[in-house]
Amino acid sequence: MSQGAFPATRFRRTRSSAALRALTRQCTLGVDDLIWPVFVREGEDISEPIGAMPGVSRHSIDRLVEAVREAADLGIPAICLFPYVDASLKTEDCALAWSADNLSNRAIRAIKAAVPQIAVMTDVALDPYNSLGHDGIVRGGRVINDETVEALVKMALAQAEAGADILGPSDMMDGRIGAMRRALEAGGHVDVAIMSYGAKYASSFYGPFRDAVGASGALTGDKKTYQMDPGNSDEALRLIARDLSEGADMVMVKPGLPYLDICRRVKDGFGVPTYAYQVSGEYAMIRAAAERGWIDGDAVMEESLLAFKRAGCDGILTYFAPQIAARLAAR
Ligand SMILES: NCc1[nH]cc(CCC(=O)O)c1CC(=O)O
Repeated sequence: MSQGAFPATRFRRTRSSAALRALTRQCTLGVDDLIWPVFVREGEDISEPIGAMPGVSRHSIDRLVEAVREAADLGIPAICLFPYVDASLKTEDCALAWSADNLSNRAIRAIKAAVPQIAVMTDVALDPYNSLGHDGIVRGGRVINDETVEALVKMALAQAEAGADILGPSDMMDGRIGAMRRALEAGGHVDVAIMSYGAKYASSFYGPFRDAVGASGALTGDKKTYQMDPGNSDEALRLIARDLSEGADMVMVKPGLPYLDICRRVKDGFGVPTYAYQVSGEYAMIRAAAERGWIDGDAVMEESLLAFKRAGCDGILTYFAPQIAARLAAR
């Protein structure tokens, strides 16, 4: 890269008007970049606000379908579904996770029937159904990998049968992508995509989410034996390489903003469809500071989302999806 000396080069020239700034802008954010995570609960005509996530609610299926319709009308291409399961239904074997008629699978069917054009992504992990709060089956205080993978495969197939377009394994067990891909192929679900949560860190930014899905009460200990250590970077690339070789179509880095370096390494290293999850704690921080008047919430929202594009991401899972979509549409 060669750069003339001043005054041959004045960087302020290309910043001198909105038109020049627009022409020289490298990265932009668009509605096509958005995946909206949503929470579903039992009941009818219920939208229940989530304490630590202002502006986010758990909806009964009927209300959720309406919210998803509005998202589709804004042009949002995909949602990601998370169930809030009543504590009385959680068990140590997590069997509800692969029941064809569980809350999540009923919600998938209802959404695909009413708003077929929006892609429905799921979460494949046992935590909403586990009385012990972990993403896998626990025996003797340990999360058992291979038995969990068998359960996750059943769960993934039930979601595919309900009509899910993208499966999002967020459990971080070893070998689950290959096992799911084989089962999907054998079951005739050849077009169901897998977005692997390839690089998912054992993060403290998930706190508000665990409250939103009612998992905080149940969880004993932490998830450090399966989610990644925040000090690691090379391991993320090895995990992504492994998941791609097993049949992942898209990969995700999670959390988002504190891990932009990982997004960039993944995009540069593999050149595959790469996504980041701007998680609940990131959302809560922006909302909380905005509510106090300490930052301009809308401007920080947009800047934070653009950062993912600059870091190489093709899209972002964000609770801000409807808000940013409406803001972009109003331009
Ligand atoms: N399978 C669990 C799961 N799927 C998505 C999130 C976090 C999302 C967020 O914080 O917004 C988590 C929490 C966890 O791993 O404990």
